[in-house]
Amino acid sequence: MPAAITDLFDNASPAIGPPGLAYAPDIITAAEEQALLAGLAGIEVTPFRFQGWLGKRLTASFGWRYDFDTARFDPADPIPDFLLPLREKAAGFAGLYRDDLVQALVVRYDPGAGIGWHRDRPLFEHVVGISLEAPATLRLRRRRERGFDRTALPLAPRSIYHLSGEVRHGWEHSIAAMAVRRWSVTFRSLSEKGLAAVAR
Ligand SMILES: O=C(O)CCC(=O)C(=O)O
Ligand SMILES: [Fe+2]
Repeated sequence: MPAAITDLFDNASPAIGPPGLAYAPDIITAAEEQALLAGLAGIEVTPFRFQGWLGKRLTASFGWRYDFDTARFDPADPIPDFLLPLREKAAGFAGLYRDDLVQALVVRYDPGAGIGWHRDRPLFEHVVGISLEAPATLRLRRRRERGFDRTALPLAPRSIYHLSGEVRHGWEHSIAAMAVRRWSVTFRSLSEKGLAAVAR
């Protein structure tokens, strides 16, 4: 394990390992990564939109789409077949049923693109992310009375992380812009709120 991850989960310093954060390298092989990248190259990704702004990162939603421009939550195209084995692995890693992971978000970060501090929308519950092509750093912070608690998780290509519980609800995360292209595939389950929204 890289030192930073060992530190994050070092029992001697539990304060810096937010509960609910899990990580594993090499969830897929290099050959599987290449096959996924070939599949992703055939997907139409469009600039993330937020209240009239166009973000630098390019995204595609499957299963369900949350539109940040309109705050609407709508059905989207089904998760493509070539992503289903990856969803199976994500569910196994997170201890979920594969059918719980009803959304797949594909993100392409070209050089200079990142994602700012945020919590994922409350319509979602579990967040399981796989990194492809290049490494990145998942930064985490939690507001304190003064300032923030901070930590960071290096994300190797072909690795997986799971955000649940405290780290998912009580902490924000972000990814700094990088110099090289990275892809991520994030699978999410619905929260009680999300399940109620889709039942309407
Ligand atoms: O690229 C990633 O791994 C993180 C994406 C993310 O945080 C999000 O889309 O909410
Ligand atoms: Fe996120």
